[in-house]
Amino acid sequence: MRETEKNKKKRMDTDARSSKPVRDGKSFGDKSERRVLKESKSLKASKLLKASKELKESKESKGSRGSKESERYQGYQSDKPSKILKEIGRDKAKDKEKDREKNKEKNTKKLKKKSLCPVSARCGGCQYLDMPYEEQLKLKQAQMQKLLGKFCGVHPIHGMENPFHYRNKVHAVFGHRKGEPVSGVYEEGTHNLVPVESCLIEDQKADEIIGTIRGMLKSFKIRTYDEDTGYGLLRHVLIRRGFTTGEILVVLVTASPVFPSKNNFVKALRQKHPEITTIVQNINDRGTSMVLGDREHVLYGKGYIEDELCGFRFRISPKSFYQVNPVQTEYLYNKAIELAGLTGKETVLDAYCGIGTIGITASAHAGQVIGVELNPDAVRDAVQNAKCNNIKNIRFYCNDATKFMTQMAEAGDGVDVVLMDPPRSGSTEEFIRAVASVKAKRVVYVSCGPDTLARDLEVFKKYGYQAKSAWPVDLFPQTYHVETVVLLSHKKADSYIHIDVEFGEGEGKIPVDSIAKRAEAYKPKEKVTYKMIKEYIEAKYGFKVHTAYIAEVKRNLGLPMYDAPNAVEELKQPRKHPTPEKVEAIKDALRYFAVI
Ligand SMILES: C[S@@+](CC[C@H](N)C(=O)[O-])C[C@H]1O[C@@H](n2cnc3c(N)ncnc32)[C@H](O)[C@@H]1O
Repeated sequence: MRETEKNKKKRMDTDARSSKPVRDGKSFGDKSERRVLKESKSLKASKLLKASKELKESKESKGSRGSKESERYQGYQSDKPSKILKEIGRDKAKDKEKDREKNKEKNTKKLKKKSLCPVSARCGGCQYLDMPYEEQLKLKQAQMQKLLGKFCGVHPIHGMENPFHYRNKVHAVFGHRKGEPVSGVYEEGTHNLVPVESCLIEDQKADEIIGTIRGMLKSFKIRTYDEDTGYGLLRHVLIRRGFTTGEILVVLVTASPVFPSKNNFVKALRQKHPEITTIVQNINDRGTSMVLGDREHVLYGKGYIEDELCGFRFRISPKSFYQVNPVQTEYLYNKAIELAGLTGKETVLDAYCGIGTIGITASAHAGQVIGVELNPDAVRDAVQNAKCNNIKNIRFYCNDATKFMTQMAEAGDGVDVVLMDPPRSGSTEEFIRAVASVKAKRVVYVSCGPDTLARDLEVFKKYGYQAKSAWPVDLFPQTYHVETVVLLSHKKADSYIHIDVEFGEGEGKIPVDSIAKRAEAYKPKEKVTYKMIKEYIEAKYGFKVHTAYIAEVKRNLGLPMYDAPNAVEELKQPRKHPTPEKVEAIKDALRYFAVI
């Protein structure tokens, strides 16, 4: 009967167990063979058979209880493995490697499963993406409490109903990989391009258009720009969508103004996406990390989009700032205007005004509004926005906010309320000092940088402004960023005494005719100087009196004396005293000036 592989193995097991070299009183063969057998489970049967045979032979020929050979055998195991053992070792290592790979795969799968976005870790833009939204809000609330709680009460953060796909502005970097065009974002802190097909916080239509552009590049022979070599044309694509109007702006950022077959490209893109309302070519030939360059050509449409916010219509050019989350922005602006407490009479300054969104929204509640903004494109938009919304009580200035405010303070101009919305880097101490100089009663500070906000609140405190309340708004769900609006007002007197006074005749009333007399009595007295006394005496008596004589008379009369800055401890000559005539003249002068 043919011996089966199973039987062979069984027999071999028994064989191996029958010869047990003993080391240190322990059954040596037991352990090592079991280990070999355990390891062999994964080996093919033939290899296993060969291995066990050789092991058995080696033990049978050399092994005896406590012999040197057994020690040598032991040595074989650790230092000099036989060919077969080497093989076993290799297989074992391979198995281990396989296990490791499997575990790695499992873990990666687990990680991938955990994150809602496949590129979340490399992109780094959505730090809180895999946290339930309620948790995100709690965390942000706690952060704001920690930062701003020492200045004022912090209201509960205003979250979003649907915290996904809220971004109306999408920016994609273009590059290539293995000859294929790719688009996405730079890996956090690097210039390594992470391909992105779609993003959970970006507008989906914008992502779709970016995908279409990427797909068109090859057929139009448009090469993406290579940062290292400087070759290629397309660097970035920027898309802006008016969520209310539906208008879409596509900005193609190119490294050179020469854009071959641009008309056909634009035509083809519009055919695929008739919803695009305008296309602009922006030329950025600089080696900086700035996305947009200075030059622009409108390839199709009006070159900007319009959107509606808080009941007003706003035009937005490619380089102008516009809040990325319009749903939350409406709440933010309405809160800012509510906190400003406008009655319709105030002069309001909208500092860092962008395209004039906050100022225009406030204009209906104010006497007049002055907007100041550094970016000329945004100021142009702001002026047009005021015209298009038929706002007559607003003016815009293109200037640095600090310079403008300082000039206002120097000119003695007054402002009742300051609305300020600086970039993430915050404002300046000079600006805040000037706010105090123009005697602004209230300041409404809108900020997307909580740290710089806290820093500026400290400076405001120094200039007499007290933070009254803080209102965090979640403008950037899935990320760690928070927008906040804070109301500050100029400190008033610490306390007041309320006194009711009744004038007229009768008990407890103050007679009207005595008021003038009393007022005279309360009038602060003119300061009587030694010079005045001397001049009086010289004019009336015809002689001069020394300052020391006047001081002596005053001292003798018990009148208050002040430190004499030129007094010396030791006099060079013995002190002289005034004659009785001079003493009388001095007393007369003191009476005349109502000192006595
Ligand atoms: C956060 S945005 C706010 C814009 C506007 N308030 C809004 O809500 O749309 C900050 C604005 O400040 C402008 N800016 C930056 N530095 C400035 C400065 N030194 N002086 C004036 N404006 C500045 C930027 O161009 C940008 O438009």
